[in-house]
Amino acid sequence: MKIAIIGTGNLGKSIAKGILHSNGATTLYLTKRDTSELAPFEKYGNVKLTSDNIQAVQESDIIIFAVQPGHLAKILEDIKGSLTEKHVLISTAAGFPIQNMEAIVGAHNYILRAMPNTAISVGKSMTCICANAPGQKRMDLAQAIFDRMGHTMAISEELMQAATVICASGIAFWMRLVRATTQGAIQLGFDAKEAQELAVHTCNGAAGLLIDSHSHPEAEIDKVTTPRGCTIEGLNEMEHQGLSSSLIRGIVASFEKINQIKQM
Ligand SMILES: NC(=O)C1=CN([C@@H]2O[C@H](COP(=O)(O)OP(=O)(O)OC[C@H]3O[C@@H](n4cnc5c(N)ncnc54)[C@H](OP(=O)(O)O)[C@@H]3O)[C@@H](O)[C@H]2O)C=CC1
Ligand SMILES: O=C(O)[C@@H]1CCC=N1
Repeated sequence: MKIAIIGTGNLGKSIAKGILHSNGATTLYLTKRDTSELAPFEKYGNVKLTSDNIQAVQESDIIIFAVQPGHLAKILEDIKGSLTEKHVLISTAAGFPIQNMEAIVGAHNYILRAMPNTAISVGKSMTCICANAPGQKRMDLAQAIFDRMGHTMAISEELMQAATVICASGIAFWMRLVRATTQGAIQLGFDAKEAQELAVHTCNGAAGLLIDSHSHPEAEIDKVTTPRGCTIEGLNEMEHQGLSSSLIRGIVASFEKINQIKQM
């Protein structure tokens, strides 16, 4: 599979690492106007670095656009003359609707949007995907690509903004929870390295319990809350201080912001 990543910045590099980690491409083109910071990828025999988006498109089948939304329209204008019926276009640009892409390159193209997160670099992304009408025929292909780098969910485009908040911004939200837990552990006596190790693996275990058993968080909470014990004491204090409420309010604030900045 010949894949091009147009715009290899934070997310593009994470996707590139994920693809290389999963042996998911025969040839991987990485584009950027200034390719100098992509030098670490030169060691891979199947990776080609270029600032020529048109060359990357012509020599690839799957084109993943990972540029800022404000750059996407111009890039689509530049490459549209090089598109053929083999090409599958997958945009990660937050808030850039499929109909805007169709208006530039034509609605007959296979056009999909994917919303991964930076955990794609370690094969653990939660990636939501939607497609235009022709692109539905390439949904299985897109899911197969992203399934190799984590978990995927096909959604309707109207939910892409919400998916961006929960999954892409969500990495930052979870990092802050892990950091806070680490700070608590340091206060209780662990050194910083130990504290982070405890926080990260407990977080991983909590997610693993839900993923493997498909149980509800409250069912798992019930198993560790001894009546009059320390867990319920801590949980109730967290809720008195607004833990759930602040998380929900933060998610809604993030969603309101993304709806203000979307390119519709
Ligand atoms: N960061 C995240 O976790 C997520 C981001 N997204 C979305 O992905 C997109 C990229 O985000 P992010 O990686 O953070 O952004 P970055 O700014 O880090 O990366 C974008 C890259 O595009 C390159 N670029 C700009 N213009 C061109 C061009 N004409 N041709 C080729 N490359 C170009 C830039 O490099 P140069 O200037 O050298 O060309 C830059 O490195 C955004 O649309 C964002 O909404 C989606 C999900 C998660
Ligand atoms: O913060 C942002 O606006 C972008 C979109 C999702 C992740 N980063």
